[in-house]
Amino acid sequence: MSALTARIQPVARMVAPVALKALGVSATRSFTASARAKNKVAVVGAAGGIGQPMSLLMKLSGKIEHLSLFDIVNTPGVAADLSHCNTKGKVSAHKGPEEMGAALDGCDLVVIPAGVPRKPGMTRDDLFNTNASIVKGIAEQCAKSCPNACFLIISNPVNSTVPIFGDVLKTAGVFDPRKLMGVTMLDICRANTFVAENQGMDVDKVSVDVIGGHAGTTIMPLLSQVKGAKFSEEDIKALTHRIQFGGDEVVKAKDGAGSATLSMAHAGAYFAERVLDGLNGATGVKECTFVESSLTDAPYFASPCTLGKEGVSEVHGFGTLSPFEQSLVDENVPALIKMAKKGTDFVKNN
Ligand SMILES: NC(=O)c1ccc[n+]([C@@H]2O[C@H](COP(=O)([O-])OP(=O)(O)OC[C@H]3O[C@@H](n4cnc5c(N)ncnc54)[C@H](O)[C@@H]3O)[C@@H](O)[C@H]2O)c1
Ligand SMILES: O=C(O)C[C@H](O)C(=O)O
Repeated sequence: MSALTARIQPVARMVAPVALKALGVSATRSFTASARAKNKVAVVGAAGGIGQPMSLLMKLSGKIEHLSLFDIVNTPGVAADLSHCNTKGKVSAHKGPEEMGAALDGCDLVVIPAGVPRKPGMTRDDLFNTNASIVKGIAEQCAKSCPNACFLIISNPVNSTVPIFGDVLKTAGVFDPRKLMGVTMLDICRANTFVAENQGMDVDKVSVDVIGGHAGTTIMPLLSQVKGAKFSEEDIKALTHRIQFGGDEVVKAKDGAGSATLSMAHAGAYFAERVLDGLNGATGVKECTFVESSLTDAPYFASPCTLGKEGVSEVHGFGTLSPFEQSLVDENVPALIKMAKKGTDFVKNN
């Protein structure tokens, strides 16, 4: 099975039973390891633009025994609505800071899309002032309620919020580098989509690794390593730029109504499922994610990682880079160091 088919199939499995049901056909689901295991997964920010559709995809998967929805608003309605979907797994609602502990208690996995999104003209770093304290507060509660869970951080700016989360866990003495991951999956989804369009390839057969971080030029697709593709110099420059600034395309098109939510829900639910597969003993689960790393001088860096029973079991290197890709890494590592320091300084000073 190609890497891309392996990536797509779980999502197809999420959607297929629903589509078949709509046609009145009863579907036999084929489950991976995570289907059989007991698990509790929390979504923090569950009532938001990403949180709602991502929770729906997770509920439709039938693979989560207990889906725990937390937000500061509206979770009872979201949970009541989702709980009517006739797929396996219970849904619980938790609203407001006083219910956050119960939402997180006993979780194996916590997925965090809490925080404000961009408007046109903003960078992700412009969200720092608001989202840094939101993420810090969530990390503090996670350290108390579910210190052994895997934490998937979606809230922007990821290049700073992941170091914030990590430093809160370190201060509490519960940091495990294998269990903290910044979600960069949407960059891979975009890269696969744009490369398939450019090359006239079947999108199911395209697999692009994207390394570095999740903001502008720190997003670095390794187009020189894409199997079966032939790019001109112009293609490489244009595609790299489009992948790096794909988020801006959505922010501009939404015209003040927020940033990517539906594609992020797809990317987040898919990545969460891959982490659950690893936790539940599946082998050969490999995805790019933003983790504590010694591959470069940046303390956190996204690269292909194997996902196993304790989270990230191996941080892989990124292979031989083209001169263009090497220049991107050289130029962007200082920016990643700076954004990580901004996060860790915030924890030190607040
Ligand atoms: N990593 C990525 O690739 C990626 C992609 C898209 C968006 N994002 C980021 O995800 C975040 C959420 O985006 P969105 O469009 O869903 O925003 P949104 O405003 O629609 O939803 C955010 C939700 O977070 C909730 N929230 C705020 N403070 C909270 C707290 N302390 N605890 C729990 N919930 C809290 C809000 O009530 C809201 O429901 C933004 O920071 C955005 O930039 C990241
Ligand atoms: O662009 C944004 O602000 C949201 C997200 O990081 C994205 O890449 O779509």
